[in-house]
Amino acid sequence: MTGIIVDTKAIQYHIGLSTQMLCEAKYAFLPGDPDRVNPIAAFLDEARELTQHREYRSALGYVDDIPVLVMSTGIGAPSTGIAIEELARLGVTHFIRLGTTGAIQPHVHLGDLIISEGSVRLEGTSGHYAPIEYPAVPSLALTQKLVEATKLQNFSYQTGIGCSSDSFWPGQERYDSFSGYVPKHLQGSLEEWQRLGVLNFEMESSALFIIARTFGLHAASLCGVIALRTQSEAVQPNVYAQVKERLAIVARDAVRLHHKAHGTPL
Ligand SMILES: O=P(O)(O)O[C@H]1O[C@H](CO)[C@@H](O)[C@H]1O
Ligand SMILES: O=c1cc[nH]c(=O)[nH]1
Repeated sequence: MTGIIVDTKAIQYHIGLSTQMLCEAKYAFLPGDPDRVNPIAAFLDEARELTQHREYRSALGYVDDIPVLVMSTGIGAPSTGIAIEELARLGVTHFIRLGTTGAIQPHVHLGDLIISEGSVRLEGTSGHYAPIEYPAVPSLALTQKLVEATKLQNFSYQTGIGCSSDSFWPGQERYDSFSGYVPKHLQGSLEEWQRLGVLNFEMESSALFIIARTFGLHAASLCGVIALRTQSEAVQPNVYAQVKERLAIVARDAVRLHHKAHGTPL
C-alpha cells in the first residue's frame, strides 16, 4: 500500500507541535529529560517555551538568527523514534542528542563530554527501521562541529563508540536492580564492551542515528558523564548541573559553526 497522506501543517499527535510553532527550525537539541529543556534553551537567544505533551517538552530559541528547537525525547529508543518521526515531518533535518551517560572505561572522568562516533544497537527500535547489520553512525559534519566547539571551550572530552541499551539495569549490567538478577546472556557484557573499546552506556543514540540516517537526515550525540561504571553502579547527581551547562554551550556553539560552514540546511 502506498500514498499515506501526512498533514505536516497539523499538530503532531505525540509531540504537540506544528510547522508554524517551529518557525522553520532545522536544528533540534534533544535531551532525554524534560527538565533539561528550559535550562538548555536558556543558552539560546529569545528562548520561549512551546508546549508539553507526554514526555515531550519543547522550547524554541535562536543562535544568532538561526531558529533552534529544544525538545525532550523521554527515556529510551521508542519515544526517541517517535520524536524523530514527528520532527522530521515538521522539517527538522539536524538532530543533536544532549544526554547523560555512564562511562565504562577507566580513563573517562565524571563531567567529561562523550561525542559519539557510533553506537552499539542494544535496543529494539532501530531494528524496525534497518537490519542489525546497518551501522548506527552519526553525521560526520555535525559531529566534527561538536568536537570543534568542545575544544574551543576547553572542556574535557572523549570521542568513540557508545552502547545504547534498552534497559538501565540488566542491559547495562547493573546488579542493584529490584531482583538483583542479570540474565545469563548479559552477564559479563560490561566487560566485553570494555574489551571492545566501547566508552559508555546510554539509551537513545543508536536509534537516533539509524532513524535519521535512513531518512536522509543528520544526527549527532553529545553526552555528559554522570556515572563511572568502573567504580560504582550509582549515578553522581553532583555533576548534573555542570554537565547540563556544558551540553548547552557546546550544542549552541556547534550550531553556529555548522551553519557558518554549511549554510542553512535544506
Ligand atoms: O539524561 P538522558 O538524556 O535522559 O539520558 C540518559 O539518562 C536516562 C537514564 O537515566 C536515559 O535516557 C539515558 O540515555
Ligand atoms: O549509567 C548511566 C547513566 C546515565 N544514563 C544511562 O543510561 N546510564
